[in-house]
Amino acid sequence: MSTSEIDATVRAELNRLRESIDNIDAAVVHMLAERFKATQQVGRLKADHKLPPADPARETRQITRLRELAQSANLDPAFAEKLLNFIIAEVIRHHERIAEEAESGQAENGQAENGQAESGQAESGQARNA
Ligand SMILES: C=C(O[C@@H]1C=C(C(=O)O)C=C[C@H]1O)C(=O)O
Repeated sequence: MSTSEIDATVRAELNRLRESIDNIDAAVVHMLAERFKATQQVGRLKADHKLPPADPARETRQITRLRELAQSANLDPAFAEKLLNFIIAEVIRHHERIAEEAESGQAENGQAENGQAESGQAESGQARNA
C-alpha cells in the first residue's frame, strides 16, 4: 500500500506525529549548535593555556552519566554512548584545529618579534613538526 492510499485518519495521525518529530529535530539542532558554541570556547581556552584537545577522564565521566540518564529515560544506553562519542570526536577535531591555528599564529608573531615578518610565511604545521 502506498502512502497516498492510506486512510485519512491514519494520515492525520502520521502528520501529527511527524510535526512533533520535526519540532524535536529542530530542538536537537539548536541544542547541538549551543553545545558546539560552548565547546569552541573550551577549545580556545585550551589552546591559550596549552592544554591537550582531548580529556579522556572527563569523557569517561560524561559517558557514565549519559548512560545512567538514558537508562532512566528508557533510551538504549549503548545508543546514547555511541551518539556522545560521535559528537565528542567532532569536538576534539575542532580543538585540534584551534590549537594548530593558535600555534601557527604564534609562529607568525614570533617571526614578527624577531624582525623576520617580511622574510616569509609562517612554517606549516607539517614543516614545524618534521
Ligand atoms: C569539551 C571538552 O573537550 C573534549 C570534548 C568533550 C565533549 O565534547 O564533551 C569532552 C572532553 C574533551 O575530550 C572538555 O574538555 O570539556
